[in-house]
Amino acid sequence: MGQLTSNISSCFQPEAKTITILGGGSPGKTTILYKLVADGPDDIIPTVGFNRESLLFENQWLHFWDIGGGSKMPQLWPHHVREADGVIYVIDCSDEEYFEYGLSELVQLIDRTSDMELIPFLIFANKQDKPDLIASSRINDKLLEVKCRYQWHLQPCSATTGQGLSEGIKIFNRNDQPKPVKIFRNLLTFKALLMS
Ligand SMILES: Nc1nc2c(ncn2[C@@H]2O[C@H](COP(=O)(O)OP(=O)(O)OP(=O)(O)O)[C@@H](O)[C@H]2O)c(=O)[nH]1
Ligand SMILES: [Mg+2]
Repeated sequence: MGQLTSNISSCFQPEAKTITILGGGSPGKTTILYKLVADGPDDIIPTVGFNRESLLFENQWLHFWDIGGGSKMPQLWPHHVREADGVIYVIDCSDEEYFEYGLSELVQLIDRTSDMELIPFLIFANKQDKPDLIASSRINDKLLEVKCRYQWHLQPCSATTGQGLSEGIKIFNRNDQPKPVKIFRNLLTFKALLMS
């Protein structure tokens, strides 16, 4: 009976979410990931391929896919967005050249995913611990200019200190209304459990 009760309650819990982490020009994706899941470490090297880590955050599992950089990778980003329940896009706000590069790749990503379902979209304006920062409001201005469809959330942060990281990923738990298809699937599972 205890097993049945726990199976039934698991049918109605929010499902784990898959979050893809993108951003060109080494803006700090992996540093953010490991600050979130392990409070470090410091010896992070450029990512070849991807890193996959999970975090139980406010009672919900978030499965992160950190996609390594490289000039060819942005073409593959739409594929990763299609597979995800949410996106983290990281921009380096400490360097004008990297900032512009990251922003232009973001605009292209928005364009390339114009036919896709809208999912929560978090933008981390990273490296806020460094001097001579670029105003992150320039990201908002650009997204308004290109009429971005996503309801993005812009969060200044520092992967080094951890400032802003938890505040940012809260958006993946917010308004967590199950989609109709998920409710239907849960009801089918519930019925199967009752009949077993
Ligand atoms: N000062 C400072 N440095 C940072 C911050 N985040 C990342 N870095 C540094 O930026 C460099 C690149 O960080 P990574 O996490 O490897 O960047 P990435 O986006 O994963 O890069 P790829 O794997 O090459 O795509 C490293 O030297 C980090 O230590 C930050 O918030 N502040
Ligand atoms: Mg990396």
